[in-house]
Amino acid sequence: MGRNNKKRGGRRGGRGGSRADTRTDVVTESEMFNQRLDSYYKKQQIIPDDAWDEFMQSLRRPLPTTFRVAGSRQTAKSINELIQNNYVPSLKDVLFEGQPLPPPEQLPWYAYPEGLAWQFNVAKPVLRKQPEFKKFHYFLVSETEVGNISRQEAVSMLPPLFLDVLPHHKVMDMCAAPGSKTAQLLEALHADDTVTSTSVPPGLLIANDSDQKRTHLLIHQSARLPSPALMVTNLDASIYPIIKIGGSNSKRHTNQLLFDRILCDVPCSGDGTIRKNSGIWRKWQPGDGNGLHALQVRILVRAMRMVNASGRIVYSTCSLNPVENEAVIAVALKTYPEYELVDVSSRYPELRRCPGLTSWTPTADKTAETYFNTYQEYRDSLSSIDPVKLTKGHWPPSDVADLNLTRCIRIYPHLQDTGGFFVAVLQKRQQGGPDTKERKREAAEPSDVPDAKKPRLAQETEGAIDVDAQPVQPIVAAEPAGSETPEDGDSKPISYDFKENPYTFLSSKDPILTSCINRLKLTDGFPASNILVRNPGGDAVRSLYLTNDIVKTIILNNDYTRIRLTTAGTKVLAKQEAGRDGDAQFRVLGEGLPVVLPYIDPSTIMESGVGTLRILLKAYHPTCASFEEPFRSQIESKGYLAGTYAAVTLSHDIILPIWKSNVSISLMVDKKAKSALSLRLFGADITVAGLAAQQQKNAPAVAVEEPEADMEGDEVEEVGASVSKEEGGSA
Ligand SMILES: C[S@@+](CC[C@H](N)C(=O)[O-])C[C@H]1O[C@@H](n2cnc3c(N)ncnc32)[C@H](O)[C@@H]1O
Repeated sequence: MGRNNKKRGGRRGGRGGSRADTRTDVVTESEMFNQRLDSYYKKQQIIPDDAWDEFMQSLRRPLPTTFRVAGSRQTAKSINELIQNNYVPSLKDVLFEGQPLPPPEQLPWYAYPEGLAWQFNVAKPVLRKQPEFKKFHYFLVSETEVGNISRQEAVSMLPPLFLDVLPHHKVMDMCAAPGSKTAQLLEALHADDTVTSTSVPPGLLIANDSDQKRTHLLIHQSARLPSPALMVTNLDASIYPIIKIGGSNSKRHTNQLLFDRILCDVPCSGDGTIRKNSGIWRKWQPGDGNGLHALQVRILVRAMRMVNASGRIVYSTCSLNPVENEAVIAVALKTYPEYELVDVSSRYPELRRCPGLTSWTPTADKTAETYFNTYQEYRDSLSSIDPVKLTKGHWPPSDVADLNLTRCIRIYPHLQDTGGFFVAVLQKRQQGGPDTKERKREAAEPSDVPDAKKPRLAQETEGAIDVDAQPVQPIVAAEPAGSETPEDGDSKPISYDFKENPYTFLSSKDPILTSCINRLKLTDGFPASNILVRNPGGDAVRSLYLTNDIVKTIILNNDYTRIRLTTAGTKVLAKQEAGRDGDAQFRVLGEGLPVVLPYIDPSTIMESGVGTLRILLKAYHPTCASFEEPFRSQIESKGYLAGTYAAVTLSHDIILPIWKSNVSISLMVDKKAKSALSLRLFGADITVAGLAAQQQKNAPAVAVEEPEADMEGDEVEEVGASVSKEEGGSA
């Protein structure tokens, strides 16, 4: 690629707020060179000499747009078919300014769930101007807004795939925000969902992030797949406290919750994202990765103490730097030798990858000119006043060959036109591996476990973690002094700036809840004892949340302020003020309906034709007189509208909540969901909001509402800790 002076906007560099935060940077293509990066990675020999130029050129090319069809498996399947059968054919043989445009393609390696990941490579002006692509773009944006499509970098889809989550698994996502991988994990937990209803998985997903603002972004993202099995916590993952689960009424008999699956998608320098964060070109220096190594080790080592005997951990970064990758894995394996790297070379055969490195040479020199072959050499070079910046763990250990580091996966941009990425899969040796006494004890009696904020160290072991010798953690979310989480359940709760409302489970005999269940005609199986409220008084005032059993057990056995529990379960019912009888009534929320649907009395569901749905979409509160008989009189005792709508674009099973007042009937789903439904069913946005937008912008009838976001800027960024969609960032 020729280096012209075209400007490319750098968005963010560094995952999770590393020091290479380059949000405001704009670099010209001629500036896409960094001597330090060049010498450092040449020295590490990450790429064979004959592929170096191809690798460097690929780093300078913009990244193709990739997205994943998300949501429950059945819905995803029909949306995917829609793309495949409807949009892709219309995007073949399309010309723009005389040039042919490539249609979207499925990512060949994203085999399961089959073919749900896509990539296309057309420039923004094409999406805005070429009519077929413009229509496709509107469709993508609209489905993204309701959570059926997730804009996600191709390589970022990998870690959840390797984690192999099943609906009964207890899963922890240690560094989860903004939540693109959390969404994938949730989808796997909800593999048994149907098109219209959400299953209540027996398993659990705790999504954690140390950055409070980003935790809220995480909640917003995961609301797209409402789950009674989700908890969000806001803690430093490297000192994640023990979660207790109850065995009996007595606190003394609680056990530690051990996880089946843990994802450590750790904060990193993020140089693998250089294709979209071009500011990294200017700022990159080896200190970024060096400084993150300690925190990365601590997070992984903490995960190793929280997984059960047959459990699995996936460690990932979007960095190419061995100090953040293989070096971290090596320290962790030496700290807990009962773990091994899993050979995943036969998984996803279409995925082009390189093996992990077995040798690398760190530098403490900002200019990346001086290297030391061993830690000792480095120590000897320091004058007595120089601070020690690097640890032994930055270097490969002497027995590196025994660690099977080649089982790690390195993805380079030139292999299949993606970002750069690193993945390692770890599990305990199945037989004959050493087992530590403290692990057995940890599983059995949590209150005896050594202080979790300082994992038991094997300081005498070469390369094993030595927390005290690590450099200061550069980006741990600032916790107020003294905010350590006590291990002892009897200690007083510490809540500092944690201002969340308490979590109170209603009695299943609670009069408001009982009346709500009766009015809504929910069936006997409705899990009333798993309904919780979030307000200081613990009453059914406004919103009712549903959790599954394990989430309930965790809430009952842990101080929510100690685990900084930010949300749990999913909101299913909300109070509708000024009901028809003058008193407030609870109604099922649009987003809660899939969860409640299995408990809804079928007599309250009314089949309707597409004409009725059209009327409901076209006006906010169409009058009763707008509807034909017998619908008008039959709707009196119904609360939901159902139909299999063989519409313009796909055959679609739908059940929607409705609300009838004395004079009107309304569809109780939000504006964006209405627009997406309209676009999907009628090929146009016929909603009030859509028509208003059309009038305002004089847009073509096909896609009346000019979407606020676009697929270029719509990806929820995994990098940078501080900008969220809500804050108006270009995420
Ligand atoms: C690479 S991003 C995670 C991306 C996320 N897994 C996804 O797929 O959307 C790293 C995250 O780690 C968080 N983080 C940084 N230090 C942390 C710590 N000590 N404990 C937990 N999270 C941390 C950052 O706030 C950031 O959200």
